[in-house]
Amino acid sequence: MNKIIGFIGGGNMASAIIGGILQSGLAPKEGIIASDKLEEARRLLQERFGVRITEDNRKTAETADILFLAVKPHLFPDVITEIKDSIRSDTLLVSIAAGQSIAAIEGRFGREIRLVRAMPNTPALVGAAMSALSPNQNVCEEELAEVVSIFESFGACEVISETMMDAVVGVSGSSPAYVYMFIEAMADAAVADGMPRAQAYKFAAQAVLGSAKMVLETNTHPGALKDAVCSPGGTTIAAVAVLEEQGMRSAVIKAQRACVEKSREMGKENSK
Ligand SMILES: NC(=O)C1=CN([C@@H]2O[C@H](COP(=O)(O)OP(=O)(O)OC[C@H]3O[C@@H](n4cnc5c(N)ncnc54)[C@H](OP(=O)(O)O)[C@@H]3O)[C@@H](O)[C@H]2O)C=CC1
Ligand SMILES: O=C(O)[C@@H]1CCC=N1
Repeated sequence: MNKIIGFIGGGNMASAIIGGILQSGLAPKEGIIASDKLEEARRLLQERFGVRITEDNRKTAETADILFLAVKPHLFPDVITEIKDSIRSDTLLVSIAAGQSIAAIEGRFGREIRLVRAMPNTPALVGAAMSALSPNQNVCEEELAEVVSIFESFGACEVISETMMDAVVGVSGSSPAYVYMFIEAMADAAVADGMPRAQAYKFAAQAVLGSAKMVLETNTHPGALKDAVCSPGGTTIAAVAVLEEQGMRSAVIKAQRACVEKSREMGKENSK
């Protein structure tokens, strides 16, 4: 891609996307510019990826053909006020913020903008993100295809209705955190049984990776895959019985619905 990709905010999610783009070879490091108010964040981006960095959000906004808005949602009003006169009419904006609707962002710019609302996740860093995209009415098919190609450079990506965005935050934007907790818990149990910690993380994480690949690649229902692990009278069904008794499924469903509810609340708050 020979367009300049800019990032306003160079924290966890922007770093994961930048790392993913560079690793895929979609854009060279000279084709990426990022601004962050935090000196430490700029230093990390420079050291890890060698991309162009600046403290000046306006410079990033002026330079970028495709501009990612990657600051925390509550900073959108200030940041948009700062950059709105620096973008060009053909700058393609990509917001990755939770709870910032297309209408709220358009309202803050106060004029016609080309905008894609996106929800990626941090596995972008290793080329394994799941991202969702919703364009506004000013984004043409060619521009959307360009944004899809960026997100596909670091994982899977689907274009969805914006009404599904809160559900996406719960099921893929935030869910890596729940999965890491599951991996930590399995590793802790293995450590309790005497396994060295580093080895325990490897075994637990590889089991999660392999199980996810089975769901994605065999087209078999997760329940059937679970049943295939449970030998009659065996070890697995003993564990499954405890997970059911402890309410694992309902804990996950409740947690994810709290996440979605928070995303909706943030959306209401940000539309004021
Ligand atoms: N983390 C994730 O897994 C995901 C995050 N997102 C979205 O990505 C966005 C960023 O989240 P995340 O990367 O986790 O947050 P981070 O806090 O890691 O990154 C945001 C960065 O922006 C900096 N910053 C603060 N104010 C400004 C400013 N005025 N101009 C430029 N930079 C500024 C922050 O500095 P300081 O720390 O000093 O405030 C920080 O370094 C959020 O909107 C979030 O909803 C979406 C999907 C997944
Ligand atoms: O926790 C958050 O608000 C962000 C949005 C999705 C993942 N992290």
